[in-house]
Amino acid sequence: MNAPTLPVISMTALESESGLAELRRAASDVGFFYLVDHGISHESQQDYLRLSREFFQLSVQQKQSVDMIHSPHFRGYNAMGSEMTAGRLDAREQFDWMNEEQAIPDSALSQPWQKLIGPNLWPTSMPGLKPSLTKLQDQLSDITVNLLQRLCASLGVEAHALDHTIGKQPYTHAKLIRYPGQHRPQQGVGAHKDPGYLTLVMQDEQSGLKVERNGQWIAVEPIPGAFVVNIGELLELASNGFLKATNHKVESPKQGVERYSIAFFMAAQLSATVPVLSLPDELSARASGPSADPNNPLLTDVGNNVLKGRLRSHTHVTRRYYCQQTARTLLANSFAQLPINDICSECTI
Ligand SMILES: O=C(O)CCC(=O)C(=O)O
Ligand SMILES: [Fe+2]
Repeated sequence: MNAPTLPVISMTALESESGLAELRRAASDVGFFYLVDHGISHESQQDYLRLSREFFQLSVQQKQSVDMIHSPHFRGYNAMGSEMTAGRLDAREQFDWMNEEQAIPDSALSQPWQKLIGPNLWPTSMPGLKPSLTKLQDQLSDITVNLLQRLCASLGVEAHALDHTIGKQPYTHAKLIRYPGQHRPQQGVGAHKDPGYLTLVMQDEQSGLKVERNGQWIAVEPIPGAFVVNIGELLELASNGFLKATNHKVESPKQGVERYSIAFFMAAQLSATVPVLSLPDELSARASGPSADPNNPLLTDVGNNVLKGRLRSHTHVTRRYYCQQTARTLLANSFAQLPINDICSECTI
C-alpha cells in the first residue's frame, strides 16, 4: 500500500498531549484525516456495507416505498438523479436516516428547521435494516462525541466546552450510498463542505473520494478498517476558522465498478446556537475567521444551517413541502434571502 495521503489518527492516542497535538495539526491543517482504533472492527464494517448492498438490491418498487419524496423531514431513499450538489446532478443513490423522532404539526411550527424533525422511513421488506442501522448510529454517535471532546481539549479549551450544544444526544444524519460506474467521468457527489461538527465516512475498497488541498484534489484511498473523518462547518465556526471544513467530492467509478460508502454527520442539536470558543492567544492568532462564501453563508444557528443544505440538495422534496405559503413565510422570517429562490420559479417572484 502507498503511504497514506492524509494524517492517520489513533483514537487511543488521544489521552496524551502528543496525540492531541497530532489531532490539532490534522484538523487545522487539512481538515481531513483517517481514524483508527475507534472500536468498530473491519469485519463489522464489512457487515454494514453488505447490508447496504442488500438494500440497494431491493426492487425499484420496494425502494420507492421509502422514497424521500414521502418525507418532509428529508429521510429515505433518493434514486439516481434526484440530488444536486454545487448546482449539478450527482450520480449516486442513497438512503438517509436521522434521529428517530415524532413530527411537529405544521400549525405548531415556529421555526422552519423544526420541519426537519420527524420519523425515518424504513422498508418493510427489510425488517433487519432499522435495528442494525440504529445500532450503527449509536456507535458512531459515541465515537464522534468523544472525538469532538478530544478536539476541544486539543484546542486548549475545556473538553466539554461544546457539550451543552449537543444535550443528551447530538443531531445525527447518516447515509448509505451507492455510486454506480459511469462511461464518462462524472460527479458522484460534487464539491462541497459538510454542515455539521464532524463527519465519519466508512468506505469500501474503491477509490473516488477526493479532498481539496492547496488547489489540488488529493485521493483519499481506502485504508481497511479506518474511517475518514472531516471537520464540518459548525466546527470551523466554533473555532473561528482555526479548524477547517474542507471541500471534498466523489468521482464516479468507471463502468463495471461500483463504490459503496456510509457517511455519518454529527451536529449540535437543531435548536442550538454554536458559540465561538475562546482559544488561547497562540491559537487564536492563527484563526483566520470562518471562510466567507456568498453562495454558502455559514449560519451559527444549527437548525437553519442544516435546513439550508437539505433544501438545496433535495429540490424535489423542497418543491413538494417547502414552497407552499406557510413554509415560505416561516423561511422568510428566518433567512435574509429565501433559500428556495433558486429552486422554484414561483418563489423567485
Ligand atoms: O461517499 C463518500 O465517500 C463521501 C460522501 C460525502 O462527502 C457526503 O455525502 O457528504
Ligand atoms: Fe461530504
